Amino acid sequence: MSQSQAPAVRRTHSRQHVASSACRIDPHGRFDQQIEGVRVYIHINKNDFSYREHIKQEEDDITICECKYNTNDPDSACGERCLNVLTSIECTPHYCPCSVHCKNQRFQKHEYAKTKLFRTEGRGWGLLANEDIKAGRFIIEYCGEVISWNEARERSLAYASQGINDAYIISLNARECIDATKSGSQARFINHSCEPNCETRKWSVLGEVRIGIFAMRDISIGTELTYDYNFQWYGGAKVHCLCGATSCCGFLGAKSRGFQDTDVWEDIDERCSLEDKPSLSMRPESMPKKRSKNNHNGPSRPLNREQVDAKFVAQFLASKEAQEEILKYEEQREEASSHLHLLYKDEVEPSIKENEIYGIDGVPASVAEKWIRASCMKLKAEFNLHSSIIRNIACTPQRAPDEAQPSEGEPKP
Ligand SMILES: C[S@@+](CC[C@H](N)C(=O)[O-])C[C@H]1O[C@@H](n2cnc3c(N)ncnc32)[C@H](O)[C@@H]1O
Repeated sequence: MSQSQAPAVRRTHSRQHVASSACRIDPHGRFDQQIEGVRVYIHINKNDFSYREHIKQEEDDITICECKYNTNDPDSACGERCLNVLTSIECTPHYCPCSVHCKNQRFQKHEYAKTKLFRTEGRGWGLLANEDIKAGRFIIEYCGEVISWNEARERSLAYASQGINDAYIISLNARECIDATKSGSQARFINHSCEPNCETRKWSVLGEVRIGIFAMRDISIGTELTYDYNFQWYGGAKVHCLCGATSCCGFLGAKSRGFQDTDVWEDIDERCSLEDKPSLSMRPESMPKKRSKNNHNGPSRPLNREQVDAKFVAQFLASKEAQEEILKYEEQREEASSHLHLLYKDEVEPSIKENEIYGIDGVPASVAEKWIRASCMKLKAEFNLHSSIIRNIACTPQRAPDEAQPSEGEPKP
């Protein structure tokens, strides 16, 4: 998940409620939150590291900002201009030059907005703002058990078989997830919306990455808090989204493949029902199901639904310049395409195999960046080719059908 990347959630099958409103303190000082009608969970306000030890931050790794506290300027103590704030790192107590005035320890000090649990219609429980919340404000930390991806995959199957209906697993980093199913903070109750008013952001706090829910805009008291689960959904298929937004995708995780199969890099713009496979894959080796009837001469080349046979089109144009322009863009598109293909084979696929993590979290950020850049180049080349074809078909004379055989040196149909 990137800075604002949404957490992944998984869904299992049936809902089970407990009818009690008591809280019970467990041996670790945590309490079982038993709100009437809410499945029992242990309420925690910092991540549970039972599966591995919390990172011990070395002194050399502590980043110290350059803020100086000025009584006349409250923002001077680690406000928006603080170097740590700008890089999403919380200041370390006793090291921050602003000492007790430091305002950049919101996760550590649990500086949450006031929120309230409420019963939604059809979406189980939800969380609402219990005060007016300004855009950008840190609302609450998404806390739970920090576990490996393999453990998360196993747990998600186990939860399904135990009839746990709601999905509370989110992606923390390339190796780990946060599971708030059995223990978590109230952030676990925030529902999905396709037009959310909140987003998740990752902050580095005392050496560990933590996930916070932040307001994307001003939120007035009484409004339900929501974020977009869609890019990483680790739940089951066919979960109808009831967010009610006009731009609703229809399903939770309509843009994600989650745990469901090993396909990665699907075109996330393709909105589809989870019952269908996305029809347009960004995996370079994925080939379209249909072959074009319009392949002539030379080896038959499978074409995407969106792919145009530029050489075939060019032969119908009477102008040599128009033909050359189209063929130049066609060459650039093929170069961009084969670059993307090689990048996948040489860097993306080996990273995924090595890390055994399917999805964007399986590759280092540098490879992901290369992939995005190469994908953009390919899209740009496709755009250039298509616009050249449209422009030339519209503006240059065309050959009569019986002249549509290119002469020597001209592209063959
Ligand atoms: C992280 S939990 C959110 C809290 C949950 N409503 C509860 O009662 O515990 C995620 C689950 O809430 C439900 N949910 C969240 N947003 C939804 C939406 N927009 N439409 C339908 N169900 C939703 C789904 O069952 C999903 O698995």
